[in-house]
Amino acid sequence: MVMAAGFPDNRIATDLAFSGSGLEKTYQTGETQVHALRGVDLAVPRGEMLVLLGPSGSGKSTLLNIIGGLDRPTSGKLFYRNTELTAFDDRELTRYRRAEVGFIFQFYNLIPSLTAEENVRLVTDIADDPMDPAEALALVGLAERRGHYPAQLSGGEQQRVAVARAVAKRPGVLLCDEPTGALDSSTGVRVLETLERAHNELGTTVIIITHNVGIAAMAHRVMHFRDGQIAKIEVNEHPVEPGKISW
Ligand SMILES: Nc1ncnc2c1ncn2[C@@H]1O[C@H](COP(=O)(O)OP(=O)(O)OP(=O)(O)O)[C@@H](O)[C@H]1O
Repeated sequence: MVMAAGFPDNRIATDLAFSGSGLEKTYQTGETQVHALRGVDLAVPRGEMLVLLGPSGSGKSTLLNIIGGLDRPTSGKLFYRNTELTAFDDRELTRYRRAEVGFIFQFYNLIPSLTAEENVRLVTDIADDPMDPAEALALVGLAERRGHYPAQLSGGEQQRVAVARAVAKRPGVLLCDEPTGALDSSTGVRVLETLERAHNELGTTVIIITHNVGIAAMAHRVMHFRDGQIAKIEVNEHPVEPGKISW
């Protein structure tokens, strides 16, 4: 059984999306060493909505990248469900990423020469059990805009296409690094609503990095990072709907 500080109840390890212990990440650049993670233990229940908060440079993106199989820790162990990610070779890590992880970044990274639907189809064409791209776009409220190119869509709409692209393969986990960082409050709320909808309808575990304390209100739990460590974990007994958040 894996337990960790702040773990909300007594669910057993098989109900965990992620469990990690002693995660450290050291970047060596020339003579300089940066300790981005300094011994992180974590347990993330399946289906949780988790927010990571903390000052710039505190290690949030480093952890998210390790969770998403984009990077490896210098030491420590990380499990996805019952499988040890830190024992994977590069091919296994790529397979894990393709099958299980949807990424959403601050900038939408859509391909400008493809329509919204074609952008989503890029992912569904190589997924095992994908949604129809039109269904994924309907989930984010953009069914009618599926033939539009990114330049014909607002920033918030483009981010919703990015959410559709991320959820269309029915990933086990959605990892979001500043998903509303480039958006104003009301547009950002619509993006958060689409994330919550994907979370509710697909049961996806969602981890969101943000600098925006207001967004933490929609999470089940909030992990506060400081100097490469989890400084504090808050449990939200009553997460609020994104529509009630503003900044
Ligand atoms: N590839 C890299 N090479 C060297 N140092 C790095 C690298 N990536 C991150 N770092 C350093 O590791 C530390 C943690 O960075 P990280 O991006 O995880 O922080 P963060 O909390 O996500 O910050 P932000 O909120 O600004 O995105 C920082 O000091 C950063 O400069």
